[in-house]
Amino acid sequence: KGTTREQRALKYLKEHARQGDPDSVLETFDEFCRTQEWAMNAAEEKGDILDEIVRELQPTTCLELGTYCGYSAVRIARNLSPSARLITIEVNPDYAAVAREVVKLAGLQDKIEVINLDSADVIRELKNTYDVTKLDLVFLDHWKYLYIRDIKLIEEEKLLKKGSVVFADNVIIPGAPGYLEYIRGSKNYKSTFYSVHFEYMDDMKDGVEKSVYIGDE
Ligand SMILES: O=C(NCCNC(=O)c1cc(-c2ccc(F)cc2)cc(O)c1O)c1cc(O)ncn1
Ligand SMILES: [Mg+2]
Repeated sequence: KGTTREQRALKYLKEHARQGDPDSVLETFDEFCRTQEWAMNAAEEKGDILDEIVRELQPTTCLELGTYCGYSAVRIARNLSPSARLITIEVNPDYAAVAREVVKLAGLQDKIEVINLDSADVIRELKNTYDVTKLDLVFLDHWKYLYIRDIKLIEEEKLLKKGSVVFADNVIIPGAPGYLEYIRGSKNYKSTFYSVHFEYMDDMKDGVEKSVYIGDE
C-alpha cells in the first residue's frame, strides 16, 4: 500500500473523530490501535498517569521529546490552562507532518507547537529562540538511547526548577539505557516507578518513571 501506518491512522481519525474535540480524537485513536493497527502511543495506563501529573502540576511550560503522531501531545494539552503551552519535538518529518494534522483535528494548535528538528538542537535554543525560562513538565518518549543525553542537556541549560517533573515512557520496553541509573542515582531528583501495561497489549508489562526535580534552581 502506498500509505504508511501513521497516514492510515490520520485518515481514520479524520473520518471518525469529532473536529475540535481532543477527547474524541484520543478515544478514536485508541479504537484504531485496538481494532485496526497497533501504534506506539503513550495510551491507557500510561496516559492516565500523564493526565494525573498534568492535573496536579498545572504546568505552564511543557516539553515533549518524541511527538510521533501527537497522541500524548493532545493528551497533555487538553488538560492545560488557557495560557499554558506545549513544545513537542519530532525528528522524523513524516511523523511530524501527521502530528500537526492530529493537533489541528483536536483544535489545539494554539497550545501545541510541533518542531521537526533534532531534540538536542532545540533544547540548546529553548531560552534564546523559543522564549522559555523554565520547564514545568518534560515528557521523554523519543529514541530511548537519547533520554540520558537530553536530560543532561536540559540540566546544563538550567531549564528545571524545584518541583519540575520529568516523566519517562518505556523504561522497561524498549528500555532507556543508562537513564534509570542516572536519574535514580541523582540527588537532584525524587523518582517513582510505575509498572504499567505496554500500550494496547494486555499481556505485556512496561514501566514509566516520574522524577520530581529537587535540585538547586
Ligand atoms: O522517534 C522515533 N521513534 C519514536 C521513539 N519511540 C519509540 O521508539 C517507542 C518504541 C516502542 C516499541 C517497543 C517495542 C516494540 F516492539 C516496538 C516499538 C514503544 C514506545 O512507546 C516508543 O515510544 C523514530 C524516528 C525515526 O526517524 N526513526 C525511528 N524512530
Ligand atoms: Mg513511548
